[in-house]
Amino acid sequence: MLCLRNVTYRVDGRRIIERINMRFKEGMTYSILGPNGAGKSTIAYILMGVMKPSEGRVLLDGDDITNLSITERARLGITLLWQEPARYDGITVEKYLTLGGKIKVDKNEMREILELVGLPYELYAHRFVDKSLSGGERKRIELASILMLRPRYAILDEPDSGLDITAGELIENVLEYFRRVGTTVILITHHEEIAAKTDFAYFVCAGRIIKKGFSREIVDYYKKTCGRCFLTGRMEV
Ligand SMILES: Nc1ncnc2c1ncn2[C@@H]1O[C@H](COP(=O)(O)OP(=O)(O)OP(=O)(O)O)[C@@H](O)[C@H]1O
Repeated sequence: MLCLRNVTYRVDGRRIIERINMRFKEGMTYSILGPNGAGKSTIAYILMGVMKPSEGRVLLDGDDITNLSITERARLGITLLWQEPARYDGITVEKYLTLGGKIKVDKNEMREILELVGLPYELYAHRFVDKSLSGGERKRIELASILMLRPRYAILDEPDSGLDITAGELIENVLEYFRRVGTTVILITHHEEIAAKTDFAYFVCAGRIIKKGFSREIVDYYKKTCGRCFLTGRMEV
């Protein structure tokens, strides 16, 4: 189980997130839902080791991993889909999808995963992961690379951003695949219809957890309250 325990993150004395406690159980799918500026990406970066908390700890199976680097956490099976996908000039999609370090790559698996993210193998496997790909295509390739890894934990920071009208269906397929292989998903979003697809949700606003529970319940609550807490942290339902 991956946990945040009493995590606070400050910048120049300002609290970006405050005393956050979260638990992500094996094989479950979670969303962290909240408006712009709520602190969602900060939570994702602290889980991944991109940022170190000012206070509090990150625990994996009870072990303190707060001071482990991104690389060390990746070795333990924690991965992050960045909000903005990277580009790697000179590497084909096929090569890129094998960079995760698997000894044996199953071509059929790669084909299935590319199809799952909406990119037919024949059309994309030999394309270069450079600026010739659109933003949406690069995002889909990033998702494919995480699916190929079958990590223990997949932190997906706004996986639907930059995607077209098929985003909802794509996220559903990605979640279904991760459920099948036992990956725990932590999905960051400000779209309630995307959050509704996970099992559980945390509603975060102004750096605090407002409510946690089954996604559908949290989404209903979010719809009633969203917008009223932005920046102020005050909730009036
Ligand atoms: N280094 C920093 N210096 C100053 N403010 C920061 C810094 N990092 C984050 N913040 C502020 O902290 C708040 C939370 O940022 P964060 O990116 O975690 O929000 P978010 O919920 O992911 O937002 P979005 O949905 O817009 O991506 C924002 O108000 C942001 O401006």
